[in-house]
Amino acid sequence: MASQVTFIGAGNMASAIFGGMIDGGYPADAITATARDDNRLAPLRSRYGIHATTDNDAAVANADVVVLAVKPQVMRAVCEAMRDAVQTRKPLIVSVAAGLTAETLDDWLGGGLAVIRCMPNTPSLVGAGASGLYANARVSDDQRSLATTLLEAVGLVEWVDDEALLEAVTAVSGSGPAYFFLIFEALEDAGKRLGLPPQSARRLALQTAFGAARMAQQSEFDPAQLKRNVMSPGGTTERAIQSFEDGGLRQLFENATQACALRAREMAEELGKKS
Ligand SMILES: NC(=O)C1=CN([C@@H]2O[C@H](COP(=O)(O)OP(=O)(O)OC[C@H]3O[C@@H](n4cnc5c(N)ncnc54)[C@H](O)[C@@H]3O)[C@@H](O)[C@H]2O)C=CC1
Ligand SMILES: O=C(O)[C@@H]1CCC=N1
Repeated sequence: MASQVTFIGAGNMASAIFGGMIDGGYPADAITATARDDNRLAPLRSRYGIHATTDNDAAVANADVVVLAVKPQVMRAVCEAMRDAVQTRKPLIVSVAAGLTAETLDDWLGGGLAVIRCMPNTPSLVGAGASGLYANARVSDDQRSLATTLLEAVGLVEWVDDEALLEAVTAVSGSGPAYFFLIFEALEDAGKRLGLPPQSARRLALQTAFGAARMAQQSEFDPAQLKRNVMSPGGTTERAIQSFEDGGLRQLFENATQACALRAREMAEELGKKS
């Protein structure tokens, strides 16, 4: 029988994950999602056929896995309110919240729990996500496999052994989609300034990004070699790449990812404070 999976919070991330699970054949009646407002839940019942309720305690009562998918800022109140229900059942806890450590979550939920921290990203919404996962010492091999199955329903899964590496995962893939969206914007704008109609500039920029990513995933060559393959000596690409290098693009990525990882650490400290 399929494990009973309860999502606390039914927003973008949760619906991407249970939507992907159902598309992949996971039985909808083994999935429950909760939200504060029943208006949000009615469409989930009709669209996905899952159980949906505003009662977090009831949703946890028969869960094998509880996926915490509310915003980090409300997580503490949500966890503390359902502590008794969680301690009665002791399900596997999977958190997708940015910046909250396994220890903090375990503490808010009463302690002694198997906790997996996951950093997914928004392309999970189209089945092309990338998630980094970390398990605390109480997580069994079977629970690891189950979490892998759940997250692979929406994309690629990478496990890390050191929880601190989730900050690096956040800086590369958690926040990473936004970096690429920024690049798409910039390339589209540049194309428009060179005279392309707006729709053409966007279509060309996006297809080029998609094609480059697909080619890099499928190729036997690394990205540096694929880049050199586009650069004819004395040609156009060489001039453009030189301009990026002169402008310090690599350093900008270094600075941005360091800032991102630092913010993840700050959030862990701010949100995880004992009071
Ligand atoms: N958006 C992103 O790119 C990423 C987000 N995350 C994490 O995913 C988590 C969720 O983010 P989103 O799905 O974007 O947020 P969202 O705002 O779309 O969803 C949050 C959901 O929590 C529900 N909620 C609030 N209080 C509740 C309560 N007391 N009981 C039950 N449900 C409650 C809301 O009704 C809403 O459906 C966050 O912790 C965030 O850090 C992680 C990786 C990437
Ligand atoms: O910006 C954030 O805090 C969240 C975590 C990763 C992506 N979005």
